[in-house]
Amino acid sequence: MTSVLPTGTSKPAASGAQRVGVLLVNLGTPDTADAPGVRVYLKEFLSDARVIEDQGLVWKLILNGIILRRRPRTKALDYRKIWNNEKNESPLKTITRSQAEKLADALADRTHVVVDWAMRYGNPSIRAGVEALIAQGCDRILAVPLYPQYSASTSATVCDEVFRVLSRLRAQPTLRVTPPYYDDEAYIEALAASIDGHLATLTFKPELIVASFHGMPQSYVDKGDPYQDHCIATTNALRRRLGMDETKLLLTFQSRFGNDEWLQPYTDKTMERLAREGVRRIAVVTPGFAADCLETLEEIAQENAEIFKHNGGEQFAAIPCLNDSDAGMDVIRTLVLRELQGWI
Ligand SMILES: C=CC1=C(C)c2cc3[nH]c(cc4nc(cc5[nH]c(cc1n2)c(C)c5CCC(=O)O)C(CCC(=O)O)=C4C)c(C)c3C=C
Ligand SMILES: [Fe+2]
Ligand SMILES: [Fe+2]
Repeated sequence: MTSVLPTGTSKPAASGAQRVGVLLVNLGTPDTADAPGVRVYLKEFLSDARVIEDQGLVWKLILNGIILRRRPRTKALDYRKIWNNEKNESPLKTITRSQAEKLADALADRTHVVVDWAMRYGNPSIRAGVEALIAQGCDRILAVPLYPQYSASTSATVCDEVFRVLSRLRAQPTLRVTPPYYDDEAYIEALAASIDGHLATLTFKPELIVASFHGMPQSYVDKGDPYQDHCIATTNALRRRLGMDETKLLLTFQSRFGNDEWLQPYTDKTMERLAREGVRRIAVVTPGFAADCLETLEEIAQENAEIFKHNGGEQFAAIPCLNDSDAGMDVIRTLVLRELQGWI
């Protein structure tokens, strides 16, 4: 059996039929919806220099002295509003697991392909995922960061962690990584079908749709992160596909964190402005999230709905993420099969 031991003690991979591993990876989420659970998660997340690039002394003081003392309590309350109590886990975990299970079913006839899933922060960890695949005989691994739009703070840090795990191995598996898929036809088609499908179930006709993406500091984009360009490309492709212009399908950025300037226009300010300008009925879609999570289920569907209504809006619909829907699974399967060419 292939050993997963620190360099110097591992054995070469066993000979014989080797397998191909596919590891779906999403951002991560707390293990428990209480302050201690959220604190552990936030500490790991916000100590990543891909997320907060300046990890200097001032940041460490702010993180340990202020953020990790206050934020876990308030965020735990938010997590409790969306928690999957049946499984006692966050929706991000439930959905990512289901995506992996459905992908495994779709690839069932390729008996040498093994599918697993992991979280960049928290559990199940990337280390556990890679080790489990290797233990099952995988000498080739395809890592699938579940972010349609690339950013260093999401996609790159997944690769960093996978390589960190591999760096401890003498007998490394061969690695591939799926590229960002922000303008992939399968993805745009799935989004369009999902939007059309959900609009058809509403009891009202939205005057416009807001496409809200997770934000990031403007300075990261100024230094070369292509994330904003990818979000714009997705929105433009969706506009073309849905026959909507920029007054009917708006692009905004949510989840501002800290005091720096983040990508604009901000989602919450846009909700306020639209309602004040007389818009009464809107729908919000969140194309940057492969799975529903705190940022969509709480921040959009609850917080931003309230902002819109508080300022005079009347009807607000949050369109679910692609999740493990048939359309969503089409996207993941297409990406994975394309990247596995030559391996299966
Ligand atoms: C989908 C793309 C995401 C990008 C880009 C992103 C950048 C980014 N995020 C933070 C800070 C926080 N994000 C938080 C939650 C969170 N972020 C994403 C995705 C992206 N983040 C998801 C899917 C989630 C939800 C996870 C869940 O448990 O459901 C949080 C935690 C919540 C909170 O305390 O507000 C923080 C903090 C930064 C600083 C950043 C770019 C640099
Ligand atoms: Fe985030
Ligand atoms: Fe948020």
